[in-house]
Amino acid sequence: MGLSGISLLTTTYSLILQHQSLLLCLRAKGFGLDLKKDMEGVDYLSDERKKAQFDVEAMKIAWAGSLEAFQLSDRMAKLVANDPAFEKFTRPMLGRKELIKNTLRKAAHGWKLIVDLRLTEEEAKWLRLYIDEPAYTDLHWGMFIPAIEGQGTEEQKKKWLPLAKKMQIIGCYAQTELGHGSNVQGLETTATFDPQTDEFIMHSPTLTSSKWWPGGLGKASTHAVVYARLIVGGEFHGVHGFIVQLRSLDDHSPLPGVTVGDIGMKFGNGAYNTMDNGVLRFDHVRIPRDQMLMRVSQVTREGKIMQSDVPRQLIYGTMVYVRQTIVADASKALSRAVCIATRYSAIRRQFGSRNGGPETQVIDYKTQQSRLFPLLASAYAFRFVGEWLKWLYTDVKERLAANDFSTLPEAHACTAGLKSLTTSFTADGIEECRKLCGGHGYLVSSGLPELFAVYIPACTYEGDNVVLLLQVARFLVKTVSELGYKKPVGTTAYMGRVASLMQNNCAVQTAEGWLNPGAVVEAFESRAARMAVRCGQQLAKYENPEEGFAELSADLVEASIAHCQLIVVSKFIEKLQQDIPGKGVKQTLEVLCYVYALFLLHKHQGDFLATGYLTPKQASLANDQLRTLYSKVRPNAITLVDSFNYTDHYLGSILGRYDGNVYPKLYEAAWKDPLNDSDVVDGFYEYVQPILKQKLRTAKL
Ligand SMILES: CCCCCCCC/C=C\CCCCCCCCCC(=O)SCCNC(=O)CCNC(=O)[C@H](O)C(C)(C)COP(=O)(O)OP(=O)(O)OC[C@H]1O[C@@H](n2cnc3c(N)ncnc32)[C@H](O)[C@@H]1OP(=O)(O)O
Ligand SMILES: Cc1cc2nc3c(=O)[nH]c(=O)nc-3n(C[C@H](O)[C@H](O)[C@H](O)COP(=O)(O)OP(=O)(O)OC[C@H]3O[C@@H](n4cnc5c(N)ncnc54)[C@H](O)[C@@H]3O)c2cc1C
Repeated sequence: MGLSGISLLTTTYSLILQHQSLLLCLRAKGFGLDLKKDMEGVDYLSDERKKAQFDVEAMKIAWAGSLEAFQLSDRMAKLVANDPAFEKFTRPMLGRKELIKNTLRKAAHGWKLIVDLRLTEEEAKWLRLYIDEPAYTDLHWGMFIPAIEGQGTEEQKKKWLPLAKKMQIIGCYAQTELGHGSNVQGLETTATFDPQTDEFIMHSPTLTSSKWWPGGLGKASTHAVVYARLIVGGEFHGVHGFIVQLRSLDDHSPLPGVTVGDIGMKFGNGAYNTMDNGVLRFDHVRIPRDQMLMRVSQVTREGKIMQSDVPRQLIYGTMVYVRQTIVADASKALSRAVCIATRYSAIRRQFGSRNGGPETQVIDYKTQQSRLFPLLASAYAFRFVGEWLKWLYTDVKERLAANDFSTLPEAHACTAGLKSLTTSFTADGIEECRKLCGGHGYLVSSGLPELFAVYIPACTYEGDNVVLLLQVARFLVKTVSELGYKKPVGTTAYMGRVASLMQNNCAVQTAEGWLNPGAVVEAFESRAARMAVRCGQQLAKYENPEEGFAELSADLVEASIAHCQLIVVSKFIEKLQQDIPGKGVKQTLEVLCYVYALFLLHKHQGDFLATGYLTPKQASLANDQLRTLYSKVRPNAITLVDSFNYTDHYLGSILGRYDGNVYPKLYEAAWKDPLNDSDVVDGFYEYVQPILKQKLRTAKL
């Protein structure tokens, strides 16, 4: 290395020393330099932590939901973090086969822990979360078992659930096909009843009927809940779920008539490629009649279709359950990205140095705050709306068990809408966190590229986000059209006050006036009601409602977003009306709640202005208040992300390390890259040296 290289390095290191004054001796491998090494065990963020204006331990409990939930999650996080079998830093460098084998190994080790330590289902769920590697087990526990629980008869549950829960069979959820995903009624796989043998014949009549995408199907599953067109007596009777064995329980080979495999590599390194999303075709595969999930409809021995008093929509019930869990996961993924970006923003310094003093921490730039703090506030908002949605789902489940189906449409609209809202925002938020970390955010060791790659399909799976918002729109349009004779309840109760929401305008006169939950909720209610009513009025102009719906669908999607944002804002405010113990905890959450609401109001001010609820002056006052709120978040930023209680293992990020010891660890990690195993790159003699040594014939070059 030449002198200029060495002086560049020395300058870099003097900068590091300037930023983190406790570096003592770093060995620069490959450069023959003996540089100073950092002091392990030093907390570079301790000054930040001293600024906290609230009780961090109490905030951890508020985030977890209860002391018991906190302790359980903390125990599982540490169990995983302290077990070398769950190492994950090499994951992005593994080839596909190694990657899948590694995932199978981790899943087996996880299962061994679950059995040996006799973990409860709740503990096992957290254990899988902290193992932090998408695997067939997600679909087995997250969809296969819930599908049987929700759509199976008591007899079917008795037969299949013990096998599945002991993992004596492995299942997946095979709904989507090559040709159809969103349009479930358009699925082509057939299940034809044969009264001679009392069996269903599962068949894939076309290429496009091949099942395509189911997670765990490609290589792991022995069974699947397969969604297919029920054909009895030559007639189509809707799409239903069937339990089908795919592979031998002895040697795992596909059963006769079953063609099954993996669909190939997906976006990103490591990331979702640990999952064996699969393709499946049936060639007249026979299954016993009692393997059709029969809670909704039954096929008798004689080939008669019997409808129970359960609505047909219950066939979609597993999706309601999973969408609810996806909302909870959104807060986890967003909080994780925000934790990384916040800690790094406090470590990173750029510009502003005077007289050789330290430069400005980038977290102190107002632009950084205006991008980062709304994401932090959203992580908390999604956490609380997720908690509420879990309650709503549990309530619906209990009602369904008692044959009360009245709240199913609202549960469907809420889970579909909030799944869409939270996953779209989180996917964008993770990418924003990468940008907030500047160049280093693009390194795999920042943890952000893999998190992004794993997360973005959440905008598509379990229902494309636009398709789901259109479902919310149908629910809203129906609610508006029934206003004259039916009192709206639940999350649409505000529509009952539609006359005043259409007439009254915002009364806020000062920036402080926005620090009022009533004013905030009314603003969001008025915007949502006015947008829904406007869509209803527009739709009424069309003779054919379906044609009108299609024509206005972009506006309908915006009205749905307004309705869903209202739900998140009001559930955050409702949460703050509860008792939240701990010094300063409630006050700090109040600040975040206002940040969330006023950030949305600022971002969507076009809606609030166009519907005539706000004046430009009032919108501008909201923005003034937002700036003040950012200053209130600033001293608490690091401890607010500490309150997520994430281990360094789970975060998987050098930039987000708890101790903030970023630069030495980034430097160290670079040297662990296999490319740095040798000084001279493999291929040099074949491909580089000949160029260097070439004798040029054209003098001009
Ligand atoms: C750094 C590394 C980090 C690692 C991190 C690791 C952590 C782990 C990470 C990830 C693991 C996560 C695991 C997640 C796994 C992914 C799982 C994905 C699984 C899937 O995708 S399964 C397939 C899902 N498919 C869909 O969602 C299809 C979407 N389509 C539909 O839902 C419907 O078909 C439709 C609603 C769009 C259909 O519309 P339409 O044709 O109009 O519908 P109809 O059939 O006619 O029925 C309309 C009628 O039914 C009502 N309704 C519709 N859906 C439901 C429902 N779900 N529940 C109740 N009711 C419903 C609808 O309102 C209509 O009612 P009405 O007639 O108006 O009264
Ligand atoms: C990582 C991953 C895992 C998955 N896991 C599973 C699994 O385990 N089991 C399973 O069965 N499936 C699974 N899926 C499939 C998934 O559920 C579907 O991909 C999803 O439901 C979207 O359907 P689609 O692919 O048909 O999209 P399409 O419907 O083809 O969407 C394409 C575009 O068309 C638009 N569009 C479609 N319909 C309308 C409409 N009516 N109005 C306006 N716009 C519309 C969409 O907004 C989108 O922009 C998985 C998918 C992924 C990516």
